Amino acid sequence: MTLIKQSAMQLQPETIAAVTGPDPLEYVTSCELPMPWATFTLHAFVESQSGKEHLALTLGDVSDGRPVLGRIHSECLTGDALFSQRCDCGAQLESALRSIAAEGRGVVLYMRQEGRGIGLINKVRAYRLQDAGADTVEANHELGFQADQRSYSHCKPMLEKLGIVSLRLMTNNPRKIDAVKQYGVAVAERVSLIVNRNPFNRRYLQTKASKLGHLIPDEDV
Ligand SMILES: Nc1nc2c(ncn2[C@@H]2O[C@H](COP(=O)(O)OP(=O)(O)OP(=O)(O)O)[C@@H](O)[C@H]2O)c(=O)[nH]1
Ligand SMILES: [Zn+2]
Repeated sequence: MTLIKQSAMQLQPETIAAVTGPDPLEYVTSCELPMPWATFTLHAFVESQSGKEHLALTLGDVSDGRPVLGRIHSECLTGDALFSQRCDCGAQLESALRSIAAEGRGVVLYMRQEGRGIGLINKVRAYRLQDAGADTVEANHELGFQADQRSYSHCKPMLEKLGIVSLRLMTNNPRKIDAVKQYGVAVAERVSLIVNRNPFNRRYLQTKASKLGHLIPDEDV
């Protein structure tokens, strides 16, 4: 395994008010983050009013104007940190980081919108309803939420702060591409990110494809 080590990107703390509207986003600081595949730079952002914290991981020179291999990842504590097999999030995150390390250049925005925006506790409630037979969309509706409550309004200012002009976005979700484009993020290309089909997430992947429009070929669910 080649461990890529690059010097951390140096950026100044800044409140990025103009582009984010009522809840300005602050760029706080950065540090090196050695990971199994490369040493990334970890950038810390915070929403001024809500206090919600978001992260970005960069590798290499992402501010040279060329499209950057990138992932806009929504927090999934159960999948990203606890190895849950109910979804594909943890495997997608790892795969994205590996691909970026292989290219020596890229970005992950780690957005703290757990449970497609309903929060961790409500996601556990939704999982319980799924244990009783609901699918992921029905469970959200039963709890009084929309199927997907995420907002991508902070992505553009985060990318701008990092000097990133456009993305080669790793995702299977066309609605995510439309949503980030609405906020001015340029997506030069979609890069498919299909990983970790298993008996526990089969129905989740099927529902994502049939009800949420994800581009997952039949043979992968
Ligand atoms: N409410 C709810 N959220 C879930 C469930 N399973 C995963 N999530 C959350 O869904 C988010 C990930 O969304 P996905 O729809 O899996 O994928 P995506 O980010 O839209 O699309 P990709 O870019 O292709 O990964 C994370 O915030 C997870 O915590 C579930 O059953 N219910
Ligand atoms: Zn997940």
